[in-house]
Amino acid sequence: MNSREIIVNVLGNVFNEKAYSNIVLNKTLNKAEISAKDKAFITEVVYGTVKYRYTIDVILSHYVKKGFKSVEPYVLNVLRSSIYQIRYLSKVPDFAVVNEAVELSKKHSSGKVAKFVNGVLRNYLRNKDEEYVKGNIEDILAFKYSFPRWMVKFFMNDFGKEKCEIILKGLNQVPGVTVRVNNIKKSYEQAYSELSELGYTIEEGEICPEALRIIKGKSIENNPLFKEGCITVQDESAMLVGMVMDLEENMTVIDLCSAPGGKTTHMAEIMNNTGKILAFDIHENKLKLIRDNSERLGINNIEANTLDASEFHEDLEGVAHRVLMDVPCSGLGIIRKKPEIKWNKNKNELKDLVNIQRKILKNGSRYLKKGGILVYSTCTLNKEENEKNINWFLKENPEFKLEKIYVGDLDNLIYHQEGYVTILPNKYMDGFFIAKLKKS
Ligand SMILES: C[S@@+](CC[C@H](N)C(=O)[O-])C[C@H]1O[C@@H](n2cnc3c(N)ncnc32)[C@H](O)[C@@H]1O
Repeated sequence: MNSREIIVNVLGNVFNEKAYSNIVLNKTLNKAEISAKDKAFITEVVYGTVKYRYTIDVILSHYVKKGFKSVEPYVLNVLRSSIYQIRYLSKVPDFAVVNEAVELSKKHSSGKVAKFVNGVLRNYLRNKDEEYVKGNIEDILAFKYSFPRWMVKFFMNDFGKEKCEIILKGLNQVPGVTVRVNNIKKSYEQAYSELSELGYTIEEGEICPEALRIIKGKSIENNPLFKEGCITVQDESAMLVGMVMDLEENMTVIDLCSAPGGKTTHMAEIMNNTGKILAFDIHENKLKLIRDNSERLGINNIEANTLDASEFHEDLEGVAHRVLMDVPCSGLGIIRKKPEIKWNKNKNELKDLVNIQRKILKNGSRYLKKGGILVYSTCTLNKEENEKNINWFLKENPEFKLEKIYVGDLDNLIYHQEGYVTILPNKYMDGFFIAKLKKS
């Protein structure tokens, strides 16, 4: 299979079978015997086509006169990935993109279909600069940043026009890589100089003292510092969660939704591998990831077990100094890394999540000792799942009070007067929400 065939097959999995792009890509590329350069090209075109699907489909609808249902799904994805390359990539000449698409359609389908593909792409090439969308601001932003209209409207309602555009732009950024230095195994300064010696271009993170940004360098998973457990790949927004928990050595901490363990292991590192972290997740198969990560990092204060956090577990009542609820959410803040979220979510699904998040809040809060701290976090930008859940909880539980979070000044941090923080997405940070509550 050549690169173009791989691209169209992966797109078929993502668009037609709702697969996650990162998982299918990793699986496919690990099996394929192709060069690193081809792997990079496939990755770029797959992520790009998923990300810009809305814009691409608006364009295609001008040239596929009989509607998308008249086109085989495989051929539709040939067209989508070709329009992506023509519109957003400069490295492949337009004529080569068209030729490849025609050949692929001929091989997969027929000469007639190949002729149709040729016609559509050449038509687009003649009209590349046409104004494809006129209309209201939501239509224009949806086309410009390639988001479904409902999502644009949704961000616009919650954040206003200016912030909505910042969010859309941020969610389209190619995510940079940030790692967290494991203080149990190595000092920050040591990790910094060793990574530099290994040829990585790095810089310090924005806020979190253990964060290091990889600007340039080889894949981090094969790096000796990673293998020895001195660093972990983690977004800086996620690192802020551990930072605001006011952790101390020898505490008992409950992490209710913990897999794959990014925040659990961070907390263990901050606690210097002392005390006890009871890490739970509803999915047994994901617990292995926490255990594997702990072993790599030299951590032995984490006990990982299965548990449904939406139910009350009497044996945990009042045992913890700290409770973390990094709840399952709609993930609108991590579209940079999972662009298919643009197409796989709908408004109703967002509502269903609120119910489970409230159950987790209500039950999980009972595991806290008096004077303890509860942190609630999501990687989404939906007020129903964030502020409104916290406000609901406070009304029902007057013994809890919000603590003000302050981690530093950055353009993308919105500190609400109530005390919680919303993080807007940009190149280095996912969209996130964190609230910190103290039990009196
Ligand atoms: C946002 S992820 C957690 C990420 C994790 N805290 C980290 O930093 O690596 C949410 C997790 O909640 C788990 N989950 C979903 N429903 C749950 C429930 N009812 N009880 C416990 N865990 C649940 C999911 O399996 C998923 O691993």
